[in-house]
Parts: sequence; C-alpha cells; structure tokens
Amino acid sequence: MSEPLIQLQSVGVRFGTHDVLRGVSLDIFPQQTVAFIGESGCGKTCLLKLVVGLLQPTAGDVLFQGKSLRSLNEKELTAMRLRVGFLFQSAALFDSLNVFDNVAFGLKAKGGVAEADVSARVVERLQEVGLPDGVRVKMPSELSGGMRKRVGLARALALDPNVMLYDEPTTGLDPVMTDVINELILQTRTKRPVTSVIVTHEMRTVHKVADRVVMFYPLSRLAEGEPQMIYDGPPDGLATAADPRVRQFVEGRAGA
Ligand SMILES: Nc1ncnc2c1ncn2[C@@H]1O[C@H](COP(=O)(O)OP(=O)(O)OP(=O)(O)O)[C@@H](O)[C@H]1O
Repeated sequence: MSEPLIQLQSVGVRFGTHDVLRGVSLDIFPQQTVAFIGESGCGKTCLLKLVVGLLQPTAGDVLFQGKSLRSLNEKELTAMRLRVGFLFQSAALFDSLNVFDNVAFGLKAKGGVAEADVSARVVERLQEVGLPDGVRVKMPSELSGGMRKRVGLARALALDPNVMLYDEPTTGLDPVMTDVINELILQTRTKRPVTSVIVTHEMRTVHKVADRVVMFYPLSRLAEGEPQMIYDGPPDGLATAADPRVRQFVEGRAGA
C-alpha cells in the first residue's frame, strides 16, 4: 500500500477540562473516501479541523504527507490548505458576493491565474456540479439550500484539491437533493485522484460514497483506556459489526 496522506498519531483534544478526543490514531491513504460517523459531540468536526491545522491537538501529532503540521510555518500551512477543499454544512458562501465571485474567490486569492482562466475554470466547475449558466450572477440569498451546496462544492473544486473534506454535506436536504449531492461526491472522486473525508449522520451517504467508515464514541461515555474508535472497516460490515454500539447506531436505536 502507498504511504498515508494523512496520519493522526495518538491525537488528543481538550477544551479546558473537557476531553473530546483521546489517543486517536488513524492513517488515511491517497484516494480513500473515509466517512466519520458517531453520535453528536463525539468530535467528528474537530477531527476534520485537525487534518488541516485549523485546530491544534493538545496531545499527539497530525501529519500531512509525512510532515507534522506543527513543523510547518504559516506559508507552508497555507500552501497545504490550498490543496484541501472544504464543503461545510452551511456551504459557507460569502453573502455579499455573487455565485461567480464565490467560486472564483480561492483562485483569485491564490493569485497567478489569468483572468480568462479564472472565468473558464468557474464556468467549468459550475457545469460540473450541474448548475445552469444563469446562476453565475445570482446572490447566495437567492439560492435554495441544495443550490448553495452545489456552489460550495464548485468553489471547493475550483482549486483542484488533492483532499476534499465534507462536514455533513447532506444534512438538512430533502431525499432527492441528498441523492444529487451524494452523486456529486461520487463523481468528484471518480473524476480526479482525490482523497475524501466525510463527516455525516446519513447512513445513505455512508453507503453510497464511502469505501471506509470510522465510528467514534463520545469520551464521556467510555471508561478510562477504552478506545474511542469503535469501528474501522467497510460500510457493508457495519450492520454485522461485533460491537453492539455500532449496530445500535446504524439501526438508529438509542444507546445505553
Ligand atoms: N472551540 C471549541 N471550544 C470548546 N469546545 C468545543 C470547541 N469545538 C468543539 N467543542 C466541543 O467539542 C465536542 C465535539 O465537537 P464536534 O463539533 O467535533 O462534535 P461532532 O461529533 O462533530 O458533533 P455534531 O455531530 O453534533 O456536529 C463538543 O462537545 C463541542 O462542544
């Protein structure tokens, strides 16, 4: 197997006296699509933030291509982040910019791309996520939730990222739009050699797009020393997982 792209080594995260993650070790390999699942508050979003250095671990280390994020200076960290696309739950568009400028934002900020090339790239990405041409001049407030998600995805893809991070990409969408976004996530990974990490509550999304699932358990409900990762395997192994907490979760039953 190739070298891991992202490595978490005995990572811990604590806010004040509140321990959120403890002793999490995980290797993510190039072109994997990994889904992080687990009940609310178990630290999934913190894990995404750790991967791009938006959150510093209070213990252990996070490595990107074998290099500790701690060892990167601000310039190197920025260069690394430019290789990572995000799609947040709210799509996080700039409300004062139209769709074109939202999608172009990263390209312009990065610099060194000719105006005509920026335009061509924006048009291409909007087409890729299935948005009609006319959407370019619309403001985010004029768009439906599903369209905002698509614009968010187009924006994330504009920089041709090596890594895509999705934080609950289908939460709050109707079943049809959920399917559209799942398809787009799939399409994104079949079109390019991208490594994806998806935080989601939606089992349909897990089954449709992930090739690996990691389930986390809230530290507050674990005994000292018990591992926080309670499943690491393919989606089709979830229903028959040895750990009853995993089966309970995927069946949507409340745990103990
Ligand atoms: N900046 C912060 N300061 C203090 N506490 C924080 C901070 N960020 C996260 N937390 C706490 O860490 C815990 C885990 O948060 P996180 O958002 O990673 O959970 P999650 O598993 O993604 O939850 P959800 O599924 O509800 O989004 C929560 O208890 C949260 O309140």
